[in-house]
Amino acid sequence: MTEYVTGFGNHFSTEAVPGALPIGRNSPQQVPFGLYAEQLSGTAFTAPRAENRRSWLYRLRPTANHPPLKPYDGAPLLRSAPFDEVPPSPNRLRWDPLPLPEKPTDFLDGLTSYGGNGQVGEQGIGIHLYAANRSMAHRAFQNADGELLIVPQQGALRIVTELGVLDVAPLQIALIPRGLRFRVEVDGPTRGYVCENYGHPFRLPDLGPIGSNGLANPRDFETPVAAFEDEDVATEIVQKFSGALWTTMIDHSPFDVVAWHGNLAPCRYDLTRFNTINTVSFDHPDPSIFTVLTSPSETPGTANCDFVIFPPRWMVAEQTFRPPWFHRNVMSEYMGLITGAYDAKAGGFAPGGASLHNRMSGHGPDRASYEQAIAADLKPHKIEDTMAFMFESSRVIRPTRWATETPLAQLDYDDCWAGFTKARLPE
Ligand SMILES: O=C(O)Cc1cc(O)ccc1O
Ligand SMILES: [Fe+2]
Repeated sequence: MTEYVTGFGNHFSTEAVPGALPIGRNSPQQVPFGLYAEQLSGTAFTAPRAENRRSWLYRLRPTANHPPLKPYDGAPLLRSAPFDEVPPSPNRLRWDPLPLPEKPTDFLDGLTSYGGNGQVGEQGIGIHLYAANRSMAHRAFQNADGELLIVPQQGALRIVTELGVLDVAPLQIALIPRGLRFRVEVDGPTRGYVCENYGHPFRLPDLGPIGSNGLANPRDFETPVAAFEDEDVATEIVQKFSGALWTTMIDHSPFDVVAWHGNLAPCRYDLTRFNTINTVSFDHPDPSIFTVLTSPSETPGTANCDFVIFPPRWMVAEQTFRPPWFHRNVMSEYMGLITGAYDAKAGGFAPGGASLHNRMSGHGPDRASYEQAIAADLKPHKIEDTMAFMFESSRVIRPTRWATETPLAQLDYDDCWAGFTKARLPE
Protein backbone atom coordinates (compact mmCIF):
# COMPACT_ATOMS: atom_id res chain seq x y z
CA MET A 1 0.00 0.00 0.00
CA THR A 2 1.29 3.40 -0.95
CA GLU A 3 1.55 6.09 1.70
CA TYR A 4 0.79 9.68 0.87
CA VAL A 5 1.36 13.13 2.29
CA THR A 6 -1.31 15.72 1.65
CA GLY A 7 -1.62 19.24 0.25
CA PHE A 8 -1.27 20.93 -3.12
CA GLY A 9 2.19 22.31 -3.95
CA ASN A 10 3.38 21.94 -0.38
CA HIS A 11 7.06 21.72 0.55
CA PHE A 12 7.40 18.07 1.46
CA SER A 13 10.33 16.14 2.97
CA THR A 14 10.38 12.36 2.76
CA GLU A 15 12.97 9.61 3.09
CA ALA A 16 12.59 5.88 2.44
CA VAL A 17 15.72 5.11 4.46
CA PRO A 18 16.16 6.97 7.76
CA GLY A 19 19.02 9.44 7.59
CA ALA A 20 19.07 9.69 3.76
CA LEU A 21 17.78 13.26 3.60
CA PRO A 22 20.43 15.92 4.26
CA ILE A 23 19.37 18.31 7.00
CA GLY A 24 19.87 22.06 6.77
CA ARG A 25 21.40 22.15 3.28
CA ASN A 26 20.52 20.76 -0.14
CA SER A 27 23.96 19.85 -1.36
CA PRO A 28 26.36 18.81 1.39
CA GLN A 29 29.89 17.92 0.38
CA GLN A 30 29.07 14.35 1.25
CA VAL A 31 25.48 13.28 0.97
CA PRO A 32 24.42 10.53 3.42
CA PHE A 33 25.28 7.02 2.17
CA GLY A 34 27.05 8.49 -0.89
CA LEU A 35 23.70 9.34 -2.52
CA TYR A 36 23.75 11.86 -5.38
CA ALA A 37 21.98 15.18 -4.87
CA GLU A 38 20.07 16.38 -7.92
CA GLN A 39 17.71 19.32 -8.40
CA LEU A 40 14.62 18.97 -10.62
CA SER A 41 13.08 22.33 -11.49
CA GLY A 42 9.59 22.85 -12.84
CA THR A 43 9.81 26.64 -13.10
CA ALA A 44 12.67 29.03 -13.88
CA PHE A 45 15.06 29.44 -10.95
CA THR A 46 13.91 33.04 -10.72
CA ALA A 47 10.15 32.47 -10.94
CA PRO A 48 8.28 34.38 -8.20
CA ARG A 49 8.33 32.46 -4.94
CA ALA A 50 4.58 31.76 -5.04
CA GLU A 51 5.00 30.04 -8.41
CA ASN A 52 8.43 28.55 -7.93
CA ARG A 53 8.45 24.74 -8.13
CA ARG A 54 11.49 22.51 -7.60
CA SER A 55 12.56 19.46 -5.67
CA TRP A 56 15.85 17.99 -4.50
CA LEU A 57 16.35 14.29 -5.16
CA TYR A 58 18.85 12.03 -3.38
CA ARG A 59 19.51 8.98 -5.53
CA LEU A 60 21.72 5.93 -6.01
CA ARG A 61 23.13 7.24 -9.31
CA PRO A 62 22.83 10.59 -11.09
CA THR A 63 20.34 10.91 -13.96
CA ALA A 64 23.17 12.22 -16.11
CA ASN A 65 24.59 8.70 -16.19
CA HIS A 66 23.19 7.51 -19.57
CA PRO A 67 24.41 6.97 -23.15
CA PRO A 68 23.21 9.10 -26.09
CA LEU A 69 19.51 9.00 -27.00
CA LYS A 70 18.37 7.67 -30.37
CA PRO A 71 15.02 8.14 -32.14
CA TYR A 72 12.27 5.89 -30.77
CA ASP A 73 9.78 4.40 -33.19
CA GLY A 74 6.92 3.35 -30.89
CA ALA A 75 3.78 5.30 -29.94
CA PRO A 76 2.73 5.60 -33.61
CA LEU A 77 -0.30 7.82 -32.92
CA LEU A 78 1.30 10.28 -30.50
CA ARG A 79 1.48 13.83 -31.90
CA SER A 80 2.52 17.27 -30.64
CA ALA A 81 1.96 20.93 -31.45
CA PRO A 82 1.75 22.54 -33.95
CA PHE A 83 -0.87 19.89 -34.87
CA ASP A 84 -0.77 20.93 -38.51
CA GLU A 85 -1.36 17.56 -40.22
CA VAL A 86 -4.83 18.67 -41.31
CA PRO A 87 -6.48 22.11 -41.37
CA PRO A 88 -8.15 23.04 -38.07
CA SER A 89 -11.88 22.46 -38.36
CA PRO A 90 -14.73 24.71 -37.24
CA ASN A 91 -16.97 21.63 -37.20
CA ARG A 92 -18.36 20.18 -34.02
CA LEU A 93 -16.66 16.80 -33.62
CA ARG A 94 -17.53 13.79 -31.49
CA TRP A 95 -15.96 10.38 -31.20
CA ASP A 96 -17.10 6.95 -30.03
CA PRO A 97 -14.98 5.42 -27.25
CA LEU A 98 -11.46 4.41 -28.20
CA PRO A 99 -11.36 0.58 -28.45
CA LEU A 100 -9.09 -1.29 -26.07
CA PRO A 101 -6.01 -2.72 -27.78
CA GLU A 102 -6.00 -6.23 -29.21
CA LYS A 103 -2.21 -6.53 -29.31
CA PRO A 104 -0.06 -6.18 -26.18
CA THR A 105 0.26 -2.41 -25.70
CA ASP A 106 1.51 -0.35 -22.79
CA PHE A 107 0.56 3.18 -21.67
CA LEU A 108 3.27 4.83 -23.75
CA ASP A 109 2.79 2.98 -27.02
CA GLY A 110 -0.99 3.17 -26.61
CA LEU A 111 -1.13 6.97 -26.56
CA THR A 112 -3.42 8.29 -29.31
CA SER A 113 -3.50 12.04 -29.91
CA TYR A 114 -6.81 13.76 -30.63
CA GLY A 115 -5.38 17.24 -31.05
CA GLY A 116 -3.99 20.22 -29.27
CA ASN A 117 -2.64 23.71 -29.73
CA GLY A 118 0.17 26.15 -29.01
CA GLN A 119 3.84 25.50 -29.30
CA VAL A 120 5.26 22.22 -28.10
CA GLY A 121 6.96 22.51 -24.74
CA GLU A 122 6.22 26.24 -24.44
CA GLN A 123 2.48 26.96 -24.36
CA GLY A 124 -0.76 25.19 -25.19
CA ILE A 125 -1.76 21.59 -24.70
CA GLY A 126 -1.76 18.16 -26.31
CA ILE A 127 -4.82 15.96 -25.82
CA HIS A 128 -4.39 12.20 -25.90
CA LEU A 129 -6.14 9.00 -24.90
CA TYR A 130 -4.27 5.96 -23.68
CA ALA A 131 -5.54 2.43 -24.17
CA ALA A 132 -3.31 -0.24 -22.68
CA ASN A 133 -3.41 -3.86 -21.63
CA ARG A 134 0.04 -4.42 -20.25
CA SER A 135 2.40 -2.75 -17.85
CA MET A 136 5.51 -0.87 -18.79
CA ALA A 137 8.23 -3.25 -17.69
CA HIS A 138 11.88 -2.24 -17.43
CA ARG A 139 11.10 1.01 -19.14
CA ALA A 140 10.31 4.53 -18.08
CA PHE A 141 8.98 7.66 -19.75
CA GLN A 142 10.27 11.20 -19.28
CA ASN A 143 8.46 14.11 -20.93
CA ALA A 144 10.38 17.37 -21.38
CA ASP A 145 7.45 18.90 -23.28
CA GLY A 146 4.93 19.21 -20.49
CA GLU A 147 3.25 18.14 -17.35
CA LEU A 148 0.78 15.27 -17.69
CA LEU A 149 -2.73 15.32 -16.26
CA ILE A 150 -3.94 11.72 -16.39
CA VAL A 151 -7.68 11.00 -16.17
CA PRO A 152 -8.33 7.23 -15.94
CA GLN A 153 -11.65 6.15 -17.44
CA GLN A 154 -11.46 2.36 -17.23
CA GLY A 155 -9.11 0.33 -15.03
CA ALA A 156 -6.75 1.44 -12.29
CA LEU A 157 -3.17 2.56 -12.85
CA ARG A 158 -0.16 2.15 -10.63
CA ILE A 159 2.19 4.96 -11.58
CA VAL A 160 5.71 4.33 -10.35
CA THR A 161 7.62 7.62 -10.33
CA GLU A 162 11.02 8.75 -9.20
CA LEU A 163 9.39 10.38 -6.17
CA GLY A 164 7.09 7.51 -5.15
CA VAL A 165 4.17 5.36 -6.26
CA LEU A 166 0.65 6.58 -7.07
CA ASP A 167 -2.40 4.32 -7.27
CA VAL A 168 -4.98 6.01 -9.45
CA ALA A 169 -8.40 4.59 -10.32
CA PRO A 170 -11.23 6.01 -12.43
CA LEU A 171 -12.75 9.07 -10.67
CA GLN A 172 -9.26 9.97 -9.55
CA ILE A 173 -6.67 11.95 -11.49
CA ALA A 174 -2.89 12.10 -11.44
CA LEU A 175 -0.56 15.01 -12.14
CA ILE A 176 2.96 14.12 -13.27
CA PRO A 177 5.39 17.07 -13.34
CA ARG A 178 7.28 17.79 -16.54
CA GLY A 179 10.49 15.78 -16.76
CA LEU A 180 9.74 13.33 -13.96
CA ARG A 181 10.41 9.74 -14.95
CA PHE A 182 7.58 7.28 -14.48
CA ARG A 183 6.23 3.92 -15.58
CA VAL A 184 2.61 2.88 -15.70
CA GLU A 185 1.46 -0.54 -14.51
CA VAL A 186 -2.00 -1.81 -15.40
CA ASP A 187 -4.11 -4.71 -14.33
CA GLY A 188 -5.95 -5.67 -17.52
CA PRO A 189 -7.56 -3.50 -20.21
CA THR A 190 -7.22 0.14 -19.25
CA ARG A 191 -8.20 3.43 -20.86
CA GLY A 192 -8.15 7.11 -20.05
CA TYR A 193 -7.50 10.68 -21.12
CA VAL A 194 -4.30 12.73 -20.90
CA CYS A 195 -3.81 16.47 -21.03
CA GLU A 196 -0.19 17.25 -21.83
CA ASN A 197 0.28 20.77 -20.52
CA TYR A 198 3.03 22.66 -22.33
CA GLY A 199 2.28 25.85 -20.38
CA HIS A 200 2.40 27.00 -16.78
CA PRO A 201 1.92 24.10 -14.35
CA PHE A 202 -1.63 23.38 -13.24
CA ARG A 203 -2.59 25.07 -9.98
CA LEU A 204 -5.71 25.49 -7.92
CA PRO A 205 -7.93 28.31 -9.21
CA ASP A 206 -8.47 31.46 -7.17
CA LEU A 207 -11.77 31.28 -5.32
CA GLY A 208 -12.74 34.98 -5.39
CA PRO A 209 -16.01 35.62 -3.54
CA ILE A 210 -16.45 31.87 -2.88
CA GLY A 211 -14.02 32.43 -0.02
CA SER A 212 -11.28 30.31 1.46
CA ASN A 213 -12.89 26.87 1.03
CA GLY A 214 -14.55 24.96 -1.75
CA LEU A 215 -14.09 23.37 -5.16
CA ALA A 216 -10.95 21.19 -4.96
CA ASN A 217 -9.58 21.67 -1.45
CA PRO A 218 -5.76 21.60 -1.20
CA ARG A 219 -5.57 18.93 1.47
CA ASP A 220 -7.27 16.38 -0.77
CA PHE A 221 -4.27 16.26 -3.12
CA GLU A 222 -2.05 13.33 -2.22
CA THR A 223 1.66 13.01 -2.97
CA PRO A 224 3.45 9.69 -2.46
CA VAL A 225 6.24 9.34 0.07
CA ALA A 226 9.71 8.42 -1.18
CA ALA A 227 10.00 4.84 -2.47
CA PHE A 228 12.84 3.40 -4.53
CA GLU A 229 14.04 0.35 -6.42
CA ASP A 230 17.61 -0.85 -5.91
CA GLU A 231 17.75 -2.95 -9.08
CA ASP A 232 20.71 -3.28 -11.41
CA VAL A 233 18.65 -4.33 -14.43
CA ALA A 234 18.67 -3.04 -18.02
CA THR A 235 15.98 -0.37 -18.31
CA GLU A 236 14.83 1.61 -21.33
CA ILE A 237 14.31 5.35 -20.90
CA VAL A 238 12.00 6.92 -23.49
CA GLN A 239 12.13 10.70 -23.56
CA LYS A 240 9.74 13.07 -25.30
CA PHE A 241 11.55 16.20 -26.36
CA SER A 242 10.20 18.93 -28.67
CA GLY A 243 7.54 16.61 -30.04
CA ALA A 244 9.77 13.62 -30.84
CA LEU A 245 10.46 10.46 -28.87
CA TRP A 246 13.99 9.32 -28.07
CA THR A 247 15.30 6.18 -26.38
CA THR A 248 18.32 5.01 -24.46
CA MET A 249 19.25 2.18 -22.10
CA ILE A 250 20.61 2.38 -18.60
CA ASP A 251 21.80 -0.53 -16.48
CA HIS A 252 19.70 0.19 -13.41
CA SER A 253 16.25 1.24 -12.33
CA PRO A 254 15.74 5.01 -12.71
CA PHE A 255 13.43 4.80 -9.70
CA ASP A 256 16.35 4.98 -7.31
CA VAL A 257 15.50 8.16 -5.37
CA VAL A 258 15.87 7.24 -1.71
CA ALA A 259 14.82 10.62 -0.31
CA TRP A 260 13.55 13.92 -1.65
CA HIS A 261 12.27 17.27 -0.54
CA GLY A 262 10.58 20.14 -2.32
CA ASN A 263 7.33 21.30 -3.89
CA LEU A 264 7.61 19.76 -7.36
CA ALA A 265 6.03 16.35 -6.97
CA PRO A 266 3.44 14.08 -8.53
CA CYS A 267 0.05 13.91 -6.88
CA ARG A 268 -3.36 12.35 -7.19
CA TYR A 269 -6.81 13.74 -6.45
CA ASP A 270 -10.13 12.01 -5.91
CA LEU A 271 -12.73 13.83 -8.02
CA THR A 272 -15.50 12.67 -5.68
CA ARG A 273 -14.02 14.99 -3.05
CA PHE A 274 -14.71 18.04 -5.22
CA ASN A 275 -16.86 20.46 -3.26
CA THR A 276 -19.32 21.27 -6.03
CA ILE A 277 -20.89 24.70 -5.84
CA ASN A 278 -23.91 25.77 -7.91
CA THR A 279 -26.88 28.10 -7.95
CA VAL A 280 -29.52 27.90 -5.21
CA SER A 281 -31.71 30.44 -6.95
CA PHE A 282 -31.99 30.61 -10.73
CA ASP A 283 -30.03 30.41 -13.99
CA HIS A 284 -27.24 28.07 -15.01
CA PRO A 285 -23.87 29.50 -13.92
CA ASP A 286 -20.81 29.42 -16.16
CA PRO A 287 -18.97 26.08 -15.90
CA SER A 288 -15.93 27.83 -14.44
CA ILE A 289 -17.50 27.06 -11.04
CA PHE A 290 -16.45 23.45 -11.70
CA THR A 291 -12.75 24.18 -12.28
CA VAL A 292 -10.51 21.67 -10.51
CA LEU A 293 -7.16 22.95 -11.77
CA THR A 294 -6.05 25.75 -14.05
CA SER A 295 -2.95 26.39 -16.10
CA PRO A 296 -2.84 30.16 -16.52
CA SER A 297 -1.72 31.93 -19.67
CA GLU A 298 -0.02 35.32 -19.75
CA THR A 299 -3.50 36.95 -19.87
CA PRO A 300 -5.11 37.09 -16.42
CA GLY A 301 -8.31 35.02 -16.25
CA THR A 302 -7.76 33.41 -19.65
CA ALA A 303 -6.50 29.89 -19.13
CA ASN A 304 -3.95 28.05 -21.18
CA CYS A 305 -6.07 25.15 -19.95
CA ASP A 306 -8.76 24.69 -17.35
CA PHE A 307 -9.57 21.20 -16.11
CA VAL A 308 -13.29 21.31 -15.35
CA ILE A 309 -15.52 18.48 -14.10
CA PHE A 310 -19.28 17.87 -14.12
CA PRO A 311 -19.81 15.82 -10.94
CA PRO A 312 -23.01 14.50 -9.38
CA ARG A 313 -24.97 17.48 -8.03
CA TRP A 314 -28.37 18.75 -7.03
CA MET A 315 -30.24 20.83 -9.57
CA VAL A 316 -32.62 23.19 -7.81
CA ALA A 317 -32.72 26.31 -10.00
CA GLU A 318 -36.23 27.75 -10.26
CA GLN A 319 -37.83 28.98 -13.49
CA THR A 320 -34.63 28.02 -15.24
CA PHE A 321 -33.49 26.00 -18.21
CA ARG A 322 -31.27 23.77 -16.14
CA PRO A 323 -28.89 22.00 -18.59
CA PRO A 324 -25.99 23.82 -20.27
CA TRP A 325 -27.36 26.61 -22.46
CA PHE A 326 -26.73 27.13 -26.15
CA HIS A 327 -23.51 29.02 -26.59
CA ARG A 328 -20.55 30.03 -28.67
CA ASN A 329 -17.38 30.23 -26.63
CA VAL A 330 -14.19 32.15 -27.36
CA MET A 331 -12.42 29.34 -25.52
CA SER A 332 -12.23 25.87 -27.09
CA GLU A 333 -13.74 22.88 -25.36
CA TYR A 334 -12.61 19.25 -25.47
CA MET A 335 -14.85 17.00 -23.37
CA GLY A 336 -14.62 13.42 -22.16
CA LEU A 337 -16.86 11.21 -20.08
CA ILE A 338 -15.53 9.03 -17.27
CA THR A 339 -18.83 7.45 -16.26
CA GLY A 340 -22.59 7.83 -16.61
CA ALA A 341 -24.36 10.31 -18.86
CA TYR A 342 -23.88 14.05 -19.46
CA ASP A 343 -26.87 16.33 -18.91
CA ALA A 344 -26.56 18.16 -22.24
CA LYS A 345 -26.48 15.01 -24.34
CA ALA A 346 -29.29 12.45 -24.32
CA GLY A 347 -27.27 10.06 -26.50
CA GLY A 348 -24.06 9.61 -28.47
CA PHE A 349 -21.63 10.81 -25.78
CA ALA A 350 -20.45 7.59 -24.16
CA PRO A 351 -17.90 6.90 -21.41
CA GLY A 352 -14.49 6.79 -23.10
CA GLY A 353 -15.85 8.95 -25.94
CA ALA A 354 -14.98 12.58 -26.59
CA SER A 355 -16.22 15.78 -28.18
CA LEU A 356 -14.62 18.94 -29.47
CA HIS A 357 -16.42 22.27 -29.70
CA ASN A 358 -13.91 24.74 -31.00
CA ARG A 359 -13.83 28.51 -30.66
CA MET A 360 -17.16 30.13 -31.60
CA SER A 361 -18.80 26.93 -32.85
CA GLY A 362 -22.42 26.84 -31.79
CA HIS A 363 -23.25 24.02 -29.40
CA GLY A 364 -25.29 23.16 -26.33
CA PRO A 365 -28.02 20.73 -25.42
CA ASP A 366 -29.04 18.27 -28.11
CA ARG A 367 -32.66 18.41 -29.19
CA ALA A 368 -33.79 15.55 -26.97
CA SER A 369 -32.18 17.14 -23.87
CA TYR A 370 -33.67 20.51 -24.78
CA GLU A 371 -37.22 19.17 -25.20
CA GLN A 372 -36.97 17.31 -21.95
CA ALA A 373 -35.62 20.31 -20.02
CA ILE A 374 -38.26 22.79 -21.17
CA ALA A 375 -41.00 20.33 -20.21
CA ALA A 376 -39.46 19.21 -16.90
CA ASP A 377 -41.18 19.61 -13.56
CA LEU A 378 -38.60 21.78 -11.77
CA LYS A 379 -38.52 20.03 -8.43
CA PRO A 380 -35.11 19.46 -6.84
CA HIS A 381 -33.42 16.77 -8.87
CA LYS A 382 -30.09 15.05 -8.33
CA ILE A 383 -27.85 14.28 -11.26
CA GLU A 384 -26.19 11.09 -10.08
CA ASP A 385 -23.60 8.49 -11.10
CA THR A 386 -21.87 10.72 -13.61
CA MET A 387 -18.53 12.38 -14.20
CA ALA A 388 -17.82 14.30 -17.38
CA PHE A 389 -14.89 16.66 -17.76
CA MET A 390 -13.58 19.38 -20.03
CA PHE A 391 -10.14 20.57 -21.08
CA GLU A 392 -10.96 24.19 -21.93
CA SER A 393 -8.27 26.17 -23.70
CA SER A 394 -7.83 29.75 -24.88
CA ARG A 395 -6.40 28.47 -28.15
CA VAL A 396 -8.19 26.64 -30.96
CA ILE A 397 -7.79 22.87 -30.55
CA ARG A 398 -6.45 21.47 -33.80
CA PRO A 399 -7.39 17.82 -34.40
CA THR A 400 -4.86 15.28 -35.61
CA ARG A 401 -5.23 13.48 -38.93
CA TRP A 402 -6.13 10.35 -36.98
CA ALA A 403 -8.93 12.16 -35.10
CA THR A 404 -10.33 13.50 -38.36
CA GLU A 405 -10.19 10.23 -40.28
CA THR A 406 -10.89 7.57 -37.65
CA PRO A 407 -14.15 5.62 -38.06
CA LEU A 408 -14.77 6.52 -34.40
CA ALA A 409 -15.64 10.06 -35.55
CA GLN A 410 -19.41 10.49 -35.61
CA LEU A 411 -20.21 11.87 -39.04
CA ASP A 412 -23.80 12.58 -38.03
CA TYR A 413 -22.98 14.62 -34.91
CA ASP A 414 -24.55 17.82 -36.31
CA ASP A 415 -27.89 16.03 -36.53
CA CYS A 416 -28.33 16.21 -32.75
CA TRP A 417 -29.02 19.93 -33.21
CA ALA A 418 -31.27 19.57 -36.26
CA GLY A 419 -35.05 20.04 -36.35
CA PHE A 420 -35.58 22.62 -33.59
CA THR A 421 -38.99 24.18 -34.16
CA LYS A 422 -38.93 27.84 -34.98
CA ALA A 423 -39.91 30.26 -32.21
CA ARG A 424 -43.38 31.78 -32.74
CA LEU A 425 -43.71 35.54 -32.44
CA PRO A 426 -47.08 37.08 -31.58
CA GLU A 427 -49.18 37.80 -34.73
O1 LIG B 1 -20.52 22.68 -23.76
C1 LIG B 1 -20.54 22.01 -22.75
O2 LIG B 1 -21.30 21.04 -22.60
C2 LIG B 1 -19.71 22.44 -21.55
C3 LIG B 1 -20.42 23.54 -20.85
C4 LIG B 1 -21.22 23.26 -19.75
C5 LIG B 1 -21.93 24.25 -19.15
O3 LIG B 1 -22.68 23.95 -18.08
C6 LIG B 1 -21.88 25.54 -19.60
C7 LIG B 1 -21.04 25.85 -20.68
C8 LIG B 1 -20.32 24.84 -21.30
O4 LIG B 1 -19.49 25.10 -22.31
FE1 LIG C 1 -19.60 24.40 -24.21
